[in-house]
Amino acid sequence: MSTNEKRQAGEAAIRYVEDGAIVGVGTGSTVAYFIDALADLKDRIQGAVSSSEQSTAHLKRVGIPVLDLNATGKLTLYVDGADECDPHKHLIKGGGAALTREKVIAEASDQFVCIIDSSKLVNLLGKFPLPIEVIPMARSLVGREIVKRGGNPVWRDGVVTDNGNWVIDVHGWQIADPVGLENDLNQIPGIVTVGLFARRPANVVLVGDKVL
Ligand SMILES: O=C(CO)[C@H](O)[C@H](O)COP(=O)(O)O
Repeated sequence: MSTNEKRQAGEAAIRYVEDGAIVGVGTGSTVAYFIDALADLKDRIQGAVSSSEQSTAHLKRVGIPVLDLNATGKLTLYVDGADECDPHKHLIKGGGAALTREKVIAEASDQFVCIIDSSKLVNLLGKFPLPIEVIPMARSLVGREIVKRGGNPVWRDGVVTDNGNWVIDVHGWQIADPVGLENDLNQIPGIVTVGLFARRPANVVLVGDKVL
């Protein structure tokens, strides 16, 4: 993990911000560098749509207006980090438990710029345990469905998402078909969000200040 590359990526993403934009903002330590850099442009943008209470607090602290996605409609740009990124720009996200709002904003945005350090690059997704947000009553049901598919589900005990739900981290999967797995898991009742961003991958990946 390189803090320097995270900072470089967060600052490099500023190039994608256009005057007058409403910017979708993700969550995490890399995004924190982006928010700090965005603060310098705050008079040139309309505001941000935030993916978590954590990012909302940071945005407000630096004086960037936080807007409601229902009011803004479609966004031109979403900037967020990731836990893993494969050569097709498919991602694992949700290490910070913000995956649901992150996926909603990614889906609502024309361009998803993903900011990472080089430790996040992999050939095959799955070494980082796959986060899945579930409604609390479905935790055991979803766990059994994951075991049927060869995964080892571990409840992130004590973590409650911004949406009042729980997170299961799935260990032991080597994800050769991310789109297929995402579609399959999306059919299981009680799953709110799968932390695979494959149906809607990133458009641009910044590894430090390098464009992938
Ligand atoms: O998906 C996320 C939060 O839910 C983050 O983007 C991911 O965990 C990466 O975080 P960081 O930039 O701190 O390494």
